[in-house]
Amino acid sequence: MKITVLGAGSWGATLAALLFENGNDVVLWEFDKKRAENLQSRKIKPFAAGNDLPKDLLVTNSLDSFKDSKTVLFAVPSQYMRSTCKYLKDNGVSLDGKLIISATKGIENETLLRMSEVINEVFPGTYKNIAALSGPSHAEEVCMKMPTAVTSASESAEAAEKTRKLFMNKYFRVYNQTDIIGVETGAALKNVFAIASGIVDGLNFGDNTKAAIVSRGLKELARIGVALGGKEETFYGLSGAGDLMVTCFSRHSRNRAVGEAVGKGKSADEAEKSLGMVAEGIKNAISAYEVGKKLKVEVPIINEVYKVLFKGKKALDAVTELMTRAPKHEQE
Ligand SMILES: NC(=O)c1ccc[n+]([C@@H]2O[C@H](COP(=O)([O-])OP(=O)(O)OC[C@H]3O[C@@H](n4cnc5c(N)ncnc54)[C@H](O)[C@@H]3O)[C@@H](O)[C@H]2O)c1
Ligand SMILES: O=P(O)(O)OC[C@H](O)CO
Repeated sequence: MKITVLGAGSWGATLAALLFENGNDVVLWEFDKKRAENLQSRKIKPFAAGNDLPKDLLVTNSLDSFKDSKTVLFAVPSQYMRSTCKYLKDNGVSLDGKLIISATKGIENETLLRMSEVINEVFPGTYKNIAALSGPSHAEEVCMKMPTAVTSASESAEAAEKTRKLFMNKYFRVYNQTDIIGVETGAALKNVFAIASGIVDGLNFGDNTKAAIVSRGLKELARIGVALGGKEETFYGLSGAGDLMVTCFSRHSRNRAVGEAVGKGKSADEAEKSLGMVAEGIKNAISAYEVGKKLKVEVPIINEVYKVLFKGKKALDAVTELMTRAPKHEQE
């Protein structure tokens, strides 16, 4: 099967290598020509773990591979999903009849659309062919072939199943399901709670505080997800609770790291610049805050993260605010 993977960052490169090793003909497309050349000549490595791409995996900035690719995998950061789709369309690429997989985690600012909805807006009529691949999966561990389980979700059970078959191997276990709304919403929102969890680390609070963020964060995530049309059970699975846990606790998480820097007093901007990689939770905190407001859903942690990142609120004041809210029943 010929597959084009868009985005040669950590995740795109990791998934391209996995698909290649699963026996597919894979082309890895990178928007930055210089980076594409350096990756193709193997001058630079895409993985934090220090291993290299398979020898015969082609990295390119050209769109030639699209014509005969039956599958297209998006692994670009969410803020570039629309511009990447438009670039493809403007250059005559059609996604008609192709299996489209999105491994990108995010909700677009302003439109508040999920990634599959953004793809479908630029390429109308493709929604049924889109599957979201998501779950607790840090590139640093997948590229070292550490056992990992994720989920493949599409409105079309056939697209979810085709996606599962492409990726599944002895270290990458893929479940499938049809709740793409729940899976994409969980993927985007967990990053905001990972920032909150990092803030807890930056403030030198302990495991109790972090567990409170994870469990009350899961509640907020499920409230928004259900209001958007997702199924509650999805939020307690791999793409919800699973990804929330890994991102809030992992030493690899960029979102947690950004939160830690903010907890130590850096601004969101400074924290992101010093990271040098994408932390989706920063931009997604805006979307999460706006979605909560629009749907009139109670999301106190999201609201406080938003205020700390964008309104100059002190991290410690945000924690105090959360702890001293009016008492309430846990299940409300
Ligand atoms: N890294 C992980 O462990 C991991 C795991 C699961 C999901 N994801 C998701 O995958 C997506 C990509 O993350 P990543 O870790 O690969 O990011 P990254 O920071 O490693 O790479 C960013 C990529 O974006 C590209 N890029 C920069 N500007 C661009 C533009 N204007 N247009 C198109 N591409 C541009 C860069 O060239 C690079 O290829 C995110 O949504 C992330 O949440 C990442
Ligand atoms: O490193 P993070 O925080 O972007 O998280 C990466 C993945 O989403 C973990 O599943």
